Amino acid sequence: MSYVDEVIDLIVRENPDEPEFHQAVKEVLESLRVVIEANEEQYRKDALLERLVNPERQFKFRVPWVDDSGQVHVNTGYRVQFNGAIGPYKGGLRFHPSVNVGIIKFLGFEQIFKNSLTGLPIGGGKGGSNFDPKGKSDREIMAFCQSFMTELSKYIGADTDVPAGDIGVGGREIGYLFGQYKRIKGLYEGVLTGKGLSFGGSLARTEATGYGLLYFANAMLKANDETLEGKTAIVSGSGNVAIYAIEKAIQLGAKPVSCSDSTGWIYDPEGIDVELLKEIKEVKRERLTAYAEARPSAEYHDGKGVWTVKADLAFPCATQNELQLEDAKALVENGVIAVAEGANMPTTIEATEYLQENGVLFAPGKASNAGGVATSALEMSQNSQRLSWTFEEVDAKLQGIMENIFLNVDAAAKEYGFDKNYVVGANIAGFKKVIEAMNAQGIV
Ligand SMILES: NC(=O)C1=CN([C@@H]2O[C@H](COP(=O)(O)OP(=O)(O)OC[C@H]3O[C@@H](n4cnc5c(N)ncnc54)[C@H](OP(=O)(O)O)[C@@H]3O)[C@@H](O)[C@H]2O)C=CC1
Ligand SMILES: O=C(O)CCC(=O)C(=O)O
Repeated sequence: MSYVDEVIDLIVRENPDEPEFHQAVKEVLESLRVVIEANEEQYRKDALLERLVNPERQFKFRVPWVDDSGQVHVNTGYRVQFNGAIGPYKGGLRFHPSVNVGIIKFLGFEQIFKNSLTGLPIGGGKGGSNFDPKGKSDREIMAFCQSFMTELSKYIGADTDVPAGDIGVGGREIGYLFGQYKRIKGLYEGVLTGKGLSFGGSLARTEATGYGLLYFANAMLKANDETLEGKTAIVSGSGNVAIYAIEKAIQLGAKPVSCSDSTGWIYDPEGIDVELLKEIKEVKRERLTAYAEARPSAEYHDGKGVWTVKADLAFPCATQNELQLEDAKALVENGVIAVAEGANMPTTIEATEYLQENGVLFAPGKASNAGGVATSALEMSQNSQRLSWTFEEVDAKLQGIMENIFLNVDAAAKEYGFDKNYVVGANIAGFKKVIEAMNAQGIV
């Protein structure tokens, strides 16, 4: 049996209830076969892949908190410090009822390669809780965040592990988490990114993942003699990533016509009104039905359905495995030319393969959504320097980083004979830097 197959088997056997983690490991190792097979003897001897797929350490902890009626609740918190070969662990915190250790491990594993691709010194980690922020008052969110950080603060620090936001964790949560860290540790340091601008946050971090996605898509389209100009785009999600993907798509001349949340979706043939969407989602924290009520050109539909809308481009920006084989078939049928992932692993392996086999340009999230974490690393730099850069400076650096990621991914794909396969290119380019650092640091 090949080394790759052995390690995939091992991961499935040793972590039986973690399907998302299996999927992430399979996707990466399968596409690294060509590199691994060329070095199989040495990698086996060094147990390189076993070290790569096993987190350096992981924490699981109890998070008790009191709701507004005085009722005590207990949630579970996690932090997985996956790989610190190229820098302090870096990756977001997800608060969503679906969170379990397998989901945090898949996200932490993806983060290793994504962070490597940014070219910045950050290792891979991820954390979160099965806490559901929906419908909670600000006081309840604060109570939960303070309890979560009381435990998490034992394991993180500006030079060891620097969490940030992800699903269910935005500026409000990061503020409460930061306040509690400072109170417990007595340290005013860049221990979290995505902070508010009045306490060490970076301009453009809020916009960074969505903007970065469009910078990457633009570079990918240009390299294939295409452009964003005049293209219709379908976007899923209506959170941080989706909103700023829509905003940048409009700025670059495309017309996004959809967005979604966990209960339904919007089709707006006139193009999404991004200021209205921000008001509804970021300020009022309402459902998408409010968008359709305020916008005569928009249709609201219950359930899932954005991938059935005819468009040139598709940007999945909600959650894992939201774009499945039947969705990929609908996209191809409707003549989509490119899919770029804003979310982490939103496209199943079968759907990705179908899209690629049918000539659709496909940008994998670990490359195309790396702008968020890259800008987090820029926030860390500003915190260390005790400086704040302007929006234009950060945005220009973000654009440069995303274009550079595209060039590296494209070059790696070409070098190994997989021209235009950006999945293989991203995995190889991300992997090479991590293993070089791991090898240089001995057996650890
Ligand atoms: N924030 C960041 O900087 C980065 C985020 N990502 C990834 O991007 C994706 C979106 O994150 P972000 O925008 O920050 O999160 P938000 O919490 O801001 O928004 C998430 C969006 O996805 C929807 N959603 C979440 N879970 C589901 C589900 N199970 N089914 C359908 N819709 C769902 C939400 O709908 P509802 O409100 O109804 O729950 C919401 O519209 C995630 O995969 C995240 O890991 C990747 C890189 C960086
Ligand atoms: O900004 C960060 O540190 C993490 C962003 C994130 O969670 C991600 O890239 O998926």
